[in-house]
This record gives sequence, C-alpha cells and structure tokens, in this order.
Amino acid sequence: MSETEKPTTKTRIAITDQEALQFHARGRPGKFEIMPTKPMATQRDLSLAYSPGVAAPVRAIADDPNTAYDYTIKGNLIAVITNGTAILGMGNLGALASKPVMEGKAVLFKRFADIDSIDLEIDTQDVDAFVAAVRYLGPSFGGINLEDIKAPDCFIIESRLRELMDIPVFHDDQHGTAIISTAGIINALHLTGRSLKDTKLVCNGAGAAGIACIELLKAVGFSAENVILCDTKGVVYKGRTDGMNQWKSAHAVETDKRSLAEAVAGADIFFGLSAKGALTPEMVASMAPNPIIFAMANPDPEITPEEVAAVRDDAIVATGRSDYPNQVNNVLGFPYIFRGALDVRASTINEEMKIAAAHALARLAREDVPDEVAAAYRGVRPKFGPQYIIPVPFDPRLISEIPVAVAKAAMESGVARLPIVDMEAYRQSLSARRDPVAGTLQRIFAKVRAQPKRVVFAEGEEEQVIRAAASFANQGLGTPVLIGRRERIQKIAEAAGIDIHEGMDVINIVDSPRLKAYTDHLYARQWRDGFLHRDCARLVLDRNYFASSMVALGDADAMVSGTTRHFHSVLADVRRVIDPRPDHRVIGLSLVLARGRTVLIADTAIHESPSGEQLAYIAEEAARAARRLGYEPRVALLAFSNFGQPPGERTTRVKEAVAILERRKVDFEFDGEMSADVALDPARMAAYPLCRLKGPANVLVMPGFHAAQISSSMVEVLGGSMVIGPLVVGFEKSVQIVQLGANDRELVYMAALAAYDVNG
Ligand SMILES: NC(=O)C1=CN([C@@H]2O[C@H](COP(=O)(O)OP(=O)(O)OC[C@H]3O[C@@H](n4cnc5c(N)ncnc54)[C@H](OP(=O)(O)O)[C@@H]3O)[C@@H](O)[C@H]2O)C=CC1
Ligand SMILES: CC(=O)C(=O)O
Ligand SMILES: [Mg+2]
Repeated sequence: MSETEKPTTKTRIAITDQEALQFHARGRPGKFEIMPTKPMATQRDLSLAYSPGVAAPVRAIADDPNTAYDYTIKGNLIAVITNGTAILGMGNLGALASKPVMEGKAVLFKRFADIDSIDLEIDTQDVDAFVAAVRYLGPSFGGINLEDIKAPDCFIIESRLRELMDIPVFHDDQHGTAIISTAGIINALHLTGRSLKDTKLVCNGAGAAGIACIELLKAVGFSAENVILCDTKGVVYKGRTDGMNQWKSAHAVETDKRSLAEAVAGADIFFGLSAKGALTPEMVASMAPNPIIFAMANPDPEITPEEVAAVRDDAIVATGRSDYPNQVNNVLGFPYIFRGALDVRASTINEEMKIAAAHALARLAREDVPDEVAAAYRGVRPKFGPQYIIPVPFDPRLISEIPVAVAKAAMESGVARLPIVDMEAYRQSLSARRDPVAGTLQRIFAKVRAQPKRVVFAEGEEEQVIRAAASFANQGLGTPVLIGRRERIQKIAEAAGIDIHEGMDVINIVDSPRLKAYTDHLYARQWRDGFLHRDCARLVLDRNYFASSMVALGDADAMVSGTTRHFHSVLADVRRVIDPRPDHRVIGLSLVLARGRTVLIADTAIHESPSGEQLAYIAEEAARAARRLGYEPRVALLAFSNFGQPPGERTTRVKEAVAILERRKVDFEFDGEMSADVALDPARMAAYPLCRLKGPANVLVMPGFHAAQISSSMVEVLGGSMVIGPLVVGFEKSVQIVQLGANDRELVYMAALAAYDVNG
C-alpha cells in the first residue's frame, strides 16, 4: 500500500466529550422535535384537524384499515425501540441511558431517508414484558426498528414480534449490520481474489450482531466449516457448555482451537462485533496474506487501523466509525431498507430484501463515482480499492439505489402490499427526499477538508470563537489562527474545557514581527485619505485590521470576524485593508437553506437603495457566487409587480437592471421584474408564459437592502429555513463577517465558507 493510501489520523475528525455534551444540550435538549404538517391557525383548521373533522378519517379507517396509510402518519413512521441492554459496545446501561443513541437513530432516519421516527425506551429486561409492551403498538407505526437489545433476548423478542405484528419488525443490530458487512465482504473478497466458499472467517462476538452477520454470510455462500465464532469464553466449539445458548450452538464447529488467538492464526477474515481492543497486533500478524479485518465494535473498534498498519500493510481494514475509511455501520442500511419496505407497504423485511440491499450496496462501491458524488467523499474522488470497499453514509446515490433494490425484492418475494408500478419514477422521487441543507454544507465542508486553509479568527479572546476554532481544527477544515494574548486565550479555554492543541495557532498582535509590513501596507493605501503613518501603526493593533492585513499580505488564506462588533463596522475596517477584485463589486449574499430547495438572496448587506446599474452587477456577482456554491443560477430581479403590472416608479430601476443584463449578454438565466411568489412558484410563473426563467428562481435579487434583509430574516424565523450569511462576496481576498453575538456553530460555518472562498 502506498503512503497516501495508509489510514492516517489526519483525516480523523476528533470530537471531545464536552463538544458532544454541548451539542446535545444546546437549544432544545435532545436531537429532534415534532412539527405539525397541517395548518393549525384558525378555528376551521382545528375543526378539521381534531373534533369534528377527525370523525371522517376514523370511520374510513374503521371500515378499511389500509386507509390509515392515507389519513395518518403511519406509513412513514418508524419506532426505534430498545431496553438499553446492549448500548453500542458499551453494554447494559439501561433504558434511559440509551435515549441519546435512539434519538440519534431517529434523526438519521429523517436525515437520510425522510422517514419520521420516534424513539421508545422500554424500562424492562423481562422478555415477555418487553414483547407485551411492543406488540400492541402496531397500529401506530409503519415499522419497528429494534435496537441495542442484548443477545439472546433480542432473538426471542424479534421472532415473537415478527409473528405477532403485521408490519416489518427489524432488529437493526442483527440484520442492518449483517447487510452492510456482507456488502463490504463481497467487495473485499473481490479485491483479494477470494471465493465465498473457501474463505476462512473468525467472528469475535456471538451476540445480536455476530450471530446475524454469520447467518447472512452463510446465506450468501460461506461454508459453515470455514466460520469460527468466538465470545468472551473463546471459541464456540461443538460440545462446549459454558456460556452457551441455542443461537451460538447452531454455529458451533468441530475444532480443537479454543482461544481467539488460535482461531485467528491463518484466518482470512476477522469480524469484530464484540468490544474495544479485543484483537491484538500479534493476532493480526498471524493472519493469512491480505487479511480482511472488520473491527466493528462501537464506539471503539476491536483494533484501530493505525494499529493494524503498524503490523502489516497488506490488510483491508474497516471499522464502525465515520472517521476512518471503510465505515461498516448499519447507518448505511436501516434508513434505506425501511424506505423501500414502507414504500411498498411490505408486511416484513425478509431474506430476499436483505440480500438485495447487500448486493446493491456492494455494487455502488464498485461503480465509478460521478462528479456529483465525489464531493461527498471529502473532495477526493474515491476509487474502488482497499480504502474504499463500501459507500460512505453521505453518498447521495444511496437514497435512490437501495430502496429500489429492497422494494423490488419485496415485490418479487410476495411481501409487498402496494407494489410500485413505475420503478423509474419511484427512483427519481427518492432523490427529492435528500436533505438539501445537509447536502450543501456537506459539499462545501468536503471541499474545504480536501484543501485545508489557514483561517484567522480575529476575535480570538472570545470563548465561542476559541470553541469554534478548536472545532474547525478538529473537523479537519484547516488551521485556525486565533488573534489574542496567548495566556488569556489559554485561561478562557481551560475554564471552558477547550483543548488548544498544536493544530491551532495563536498570534499576539504586539509580538508580531509583521506589524511593520502591515502598517506600511495600510499607509500605502490610506495616506491619500489623510492617514499618517503613526495612525496606521495604531490601527493595525486592532484585531480586525491586523487579521485583514494577514489575509491581504498572504500570511493567512481567509478571515472571520464579527461576533463582538457590528457587521458594517467590521466591513468598513476590512475595506481599508483589502480591495474588491478587479471588475467586481462587494455585495452581501444570504444562503437560504429551505426544505426542498436552496435560494440565494442578494444584496442583504451593502447596497441600501441600488440603482439599475448596481442591481445588474449585484445579479452578476450573485450568479457567480451561486455557481461557486454549486448551483446553476436562475436569477429573478424582484419587485412588488410583475412585468410592469401594477405600474409604479419604484420598479423602474429593476427594469433598467434587466435591460442592462440583456445588453451585457450575461451567461445565466435571468428575468424580471417579478414578485417573489412568481419567481419561486412554478404554478404562478405559468401565468407569464414568456418569462425567460425555465424553472423557479434560485437567486433572488432584491430591489433594496431593506427588502433583502427583512425577507431573509423573516424566512429564517417564520419559515423554519436555515439562513447563512450575509456572505461577503467580491473581495479579492476571502473575508466573512458573522452576525453580532454569533455562536460557535455559526462561526464554524462562516469560517468554512471563508476557507472555501465564495468569490470563486
Ligand atoms: N458497526 C456496526 O454497525 C455495529 C456494531 N455493533 C457492535 O457490535 C458489538 C456487539 O453488539 P451486539 O451484538 O448488539 O451486543 P450483544 O450484547 O448482543 O453481544 C455482544 C457479544 O460480544 C461478546 N463479547 C463482548 N466482549 C467481548 C470480548 N472482549 N471478546 C470476545 N467477545 C466479547 C459477548 O460475549 P458473551 O456472549 O460471552 O457475553 C457477546 O457474544 C458492539 O460493540 C456494537 O457496537 C453492533 C451493531 C452494529
Ligand atoms: C451502530 C450500532 O447500531 C451499534 O453499534 O450498536
Ligand atoms: Mg445498535
């Protein structure tokens, strides 16, 4: 393996316990809330939503239970149910302690497959009581995802519930893990030229995940005599009595090996579904050539890729974690498997559906990665090989491919109660379920990680700025440079529990050897405005002047500031140090990430009452930034009227701008003047068949700063959209200014956007 292919800690995104606790506690504690999907504004709405309006759907469902899928959330609702007896690899910590994991699963359902999901933690370790608690919940849900229930209880619980319930019941730790690891194994065998039938596998962990994984592997072609199962007592051999149960016995083999070390010597594959550190470097060294090591215990694997690499360089290594290559984790499966099952109203998730999902996943990893997908892989186009045997969870193809394979298998195996007629239309409808907010940011973050930059955090003595800088570094986005006094920063960081590590720089302005160069730069630009050299020497002691000077003179790639000062005050400071790009103008652009679409609003920061000429260049600047952010611009120049009706003198400037863009023959779609609803709603745009936009606008040029500001803050607060910005676009160096009082999360987004350089 070449140096660059070796797993390195460089790609790892470290998170601290404190960051994780803060993440969970911030805002509304926990990870999700429940939102109504129907208006509840008027008396009439209430009458429809509740009594008397509910009577009609109640009667309809009583007459025909299938209509519950039409009138309630049932068909898109999954319960994630546990008793907390095997929380990840952390053991039996109880129902309540499992809630963060279960909330996590619930939000992953939403994030990856647009499935609504709720976690239910049942506080009993009694199998009968657990089954009794779940069995009567069937009417509420489209499916049941059992999670983190220890073996062997999970086997009994799942099989009893499958018999008792008419909706899919799927223990994810068993079958989700089995599907993903089987996909990984199919590809790893392909790469190492092995056949299913002759490959020798040792599985450490004979619990929920271990048993299900080897069952599925045997179902796809592994020979029973080539599979050795181990647990805390060592090898599960025929005749063993200690710590056995019927599920382990079913996989006991005739062998004189007794310990994991003995079993692993000469083996082709190690499967870890046990606990941290269970596989030692010595055991790795004893395996066959080109060994395949899937260390899947969470959160810490049986062995780390670095430890394997220290012993041998011919291994294919996978873990359950997202911060190493080859993440074999059931997150690649459960959202999409349930999506397919729900969409055909499958009565169960059967072997055919599981095998179809495994093959579809394996196939995806072998396919060439299209441009659109490359960005999801941290900006580096992955190629099928030892470091890439399985797609990453952010691969946008998963949502179109896996549910289709699962739905087809359900139909072919006769468990689909609502077969899909037009599979191609179904495939296309699936991609619309992708979350655009996550997609946009993910793409940008991936590109920034691929080319990490040095970003100055000007207000380095603020706690949220230090926190953001640490998070920026820990996420592999680049090297943050904090401006401030080292001791002070250290003290604040210590009090807040933030680790200032070597991946972060601190610069104390008064100690900087660059002060003279920065002063000279500022003086050369400002002397004609009456600034004396000593005025400039004083100004560069200010953190915004200093940080801008660093960027201007190439000592850093980008800058972020604004938590402690007003946007316009910071902007004025920056303008003294940095010029607009030649032939460009500086504008403010807000990125509105709404459900189902992303829209850019300009100018949200700078031109208060733009002329026709200014509106035209705002449109051009915004269109350029849109391309840079990955959107093909479709620009609407907005007003209160549509194409002259009703007439009004305030729209003259907008009409002028449209005429200027026509004369300039710009290379993007634009039209106006038009109102926001016509720009955004195809049905309303249809009333103007000669409108040159070929679809809803994604760049809205506002007639003035007020309209831009008011509308973007309104959609944020009232519309539930996420608004990022205003981004500053048009400077020859990359600078971003956050809103006064911005928190660390907002700072990290803006720092990443600064590193990305929206100026293009
Ligand atoms: N990557 C992924 O997607 C997934 C990973 N996992 C991971 O797999 C592990 C097991 O989960 P699950 O099957 O649900 O849990 P269970 O509690 O059902 O089973 C745990 C099994 O691991 C065995 N075990 C525990 N520690 C060791 C050890 N040091 N050496 C050998 N065997 C050991 C236990 O042995 P005994 O029977 O003797 O008690 C038991 O057979 C966890 O770490 C979990 O995070 C699980 C699901 C998905
Ligand atoms: C990923 C998972 O479900 C587990 O580790 O339990
Ligand atoms: Mg689990």
